[in-house]
Amino acid sequence: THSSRPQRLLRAVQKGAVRGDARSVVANIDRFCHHSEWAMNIGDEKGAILDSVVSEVNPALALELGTYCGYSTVRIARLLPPGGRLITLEFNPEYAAVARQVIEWAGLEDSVQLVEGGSGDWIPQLKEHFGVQSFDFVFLDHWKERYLPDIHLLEECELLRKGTVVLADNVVCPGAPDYLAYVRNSPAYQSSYFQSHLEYTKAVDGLEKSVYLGTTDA
Ligand SMILES: Nc1ncnc2c1ncn2CCOCCNC(=O)c1cc(-c2ccc(F)cc2)cc(O)c1O
Ligand SMILES: [Mg+2]
Repeated sequence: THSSRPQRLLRAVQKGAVRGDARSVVANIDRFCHHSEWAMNIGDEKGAILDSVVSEVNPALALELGTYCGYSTVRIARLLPPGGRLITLEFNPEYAAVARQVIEWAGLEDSVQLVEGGSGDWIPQLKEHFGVQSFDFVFLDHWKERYLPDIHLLEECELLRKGTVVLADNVVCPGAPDYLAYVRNSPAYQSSYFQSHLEYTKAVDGLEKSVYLGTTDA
């Protein structure tokens, strides 16, 4: 039986990266995707923007929607402050299985909780399941048409607080036009765009950073 691309990516990590060294896990995935096979990780160029936003927020509690192979999970988790936690949701069981092993190879399993399931089903359960009050940082990198319904869901479940930073990948390619229109026009968000390129290519893409300002009602 032939392996899948996520399985080949995992093997590249296990062959090339030093166990417990998150930086070398990230570097080996980027090498694999630049030289062997493209994969939909945020990548090194947009990854540097992700790093700078995460470092600025310094989140005690972070949420990621769309784990895939765990590349951005590792980038975020390695920057968390002591005691900081990242909850990451992945819909696809095969991706989740690979991501668990990538996160373990990086030695970050103690600060990451990977949940298998759809964002729509799981967001309403995060408070009771994980004792979550609200998130300091949210990274959107799952189905692009889920960005808008899921940010509304996060608001309704009161999982955002004044100052929560929401960072969205791929707002140009593949694109999330309805989400962009919402965060850029809503008085509840202060939004800014970081132009970059689609991972491992020259195509234009970008990240949208939106700070939640809270609701106007009392
Ligand atoms: N917990 C959850 N709840 C719901 N749904 C969930 C979920 N967890 C996962 N999913 C399902 C979707 O997961 C993957 C989403 N990511 C992408 O599709 C993606 C695609 C490209 C891309 C592809 C081809 C091109 F030509 C150009 C660009 C680039 C990227 O950077 C991408 O991130
Ligand atoms: Mg992406």
